[in-house]
Amino acid sequence: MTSTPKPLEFCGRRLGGNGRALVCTPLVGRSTRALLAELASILPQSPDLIEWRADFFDAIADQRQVLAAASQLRQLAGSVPLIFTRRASHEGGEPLAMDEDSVVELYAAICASGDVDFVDYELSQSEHHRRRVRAVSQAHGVALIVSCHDFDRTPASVDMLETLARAEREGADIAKLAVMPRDPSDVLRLLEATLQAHTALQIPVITMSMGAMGALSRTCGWQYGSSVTFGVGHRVSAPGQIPVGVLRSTMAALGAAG
Ligand SMILES: O=C1C[C@@](O)(C(=O)O)C[C@@H](O)[C@@H]1O
Repeated sequence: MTSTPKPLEFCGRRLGGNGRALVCTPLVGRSTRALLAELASILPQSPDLIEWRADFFDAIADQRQVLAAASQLRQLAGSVPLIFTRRASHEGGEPLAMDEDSVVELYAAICASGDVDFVDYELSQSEHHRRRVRAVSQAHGVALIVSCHDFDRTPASVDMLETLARAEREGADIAKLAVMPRDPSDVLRLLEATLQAHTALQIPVITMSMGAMGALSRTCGWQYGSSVTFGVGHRVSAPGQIPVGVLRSTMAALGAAG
């Protein structure tokens, strides 16, 4: 058994698989201008991936503006892969005045645009919506991250493993789980569930224990098989995120320990 994180495979590319976690930096700008400025300030930190948290975008209900912003982000990001995420408010995202049918149609348009490499959609959504997102992402060669967030607690270990396994059964290319610790042993349980899922599943897993207590998992989760860690470039998108440079140097120190 090895805990080397699995690489991400998308659009004929392969990212990671070199023993460390890939570093993903979120963008949380409310306007296209703010997003582009944020991206420009983040790129010199050489993130491996960029996540556009589109639930922060004021014009998210205007498909035309979302597609125009995605196209500009794509151009500026160059070859750095982009993840498109509308995080639902019941999983810690910004509240939106949009129904889920419209959100899913936005996912269809963004997948068809060719401007993003990954989309992230929640396991908690209805089967009908999840199937549609799976179908449109597959049709356009966009990799699907199926995610689950619990901002209140760390579920039982068997349930965390089952959540990641269910994401795989339901067609995810990558399974993601973010949970909140209430005591330090919760962080250890998340890491253990990560190792079990990494071993049991075919697809890559991404996990994190959130908040200050869980920050440890963001630096060493890769040693338990988590393929990606989220680091702050400009502003955090979830509690406990660490600056990209600190993440990188901590991972390097852990990796170099002899
Ligand atoms: O799912 C995740 C993970 C995350 O919640 C974190 O805790 O780093 C940050 C989100 O932006 C991302 O979509």
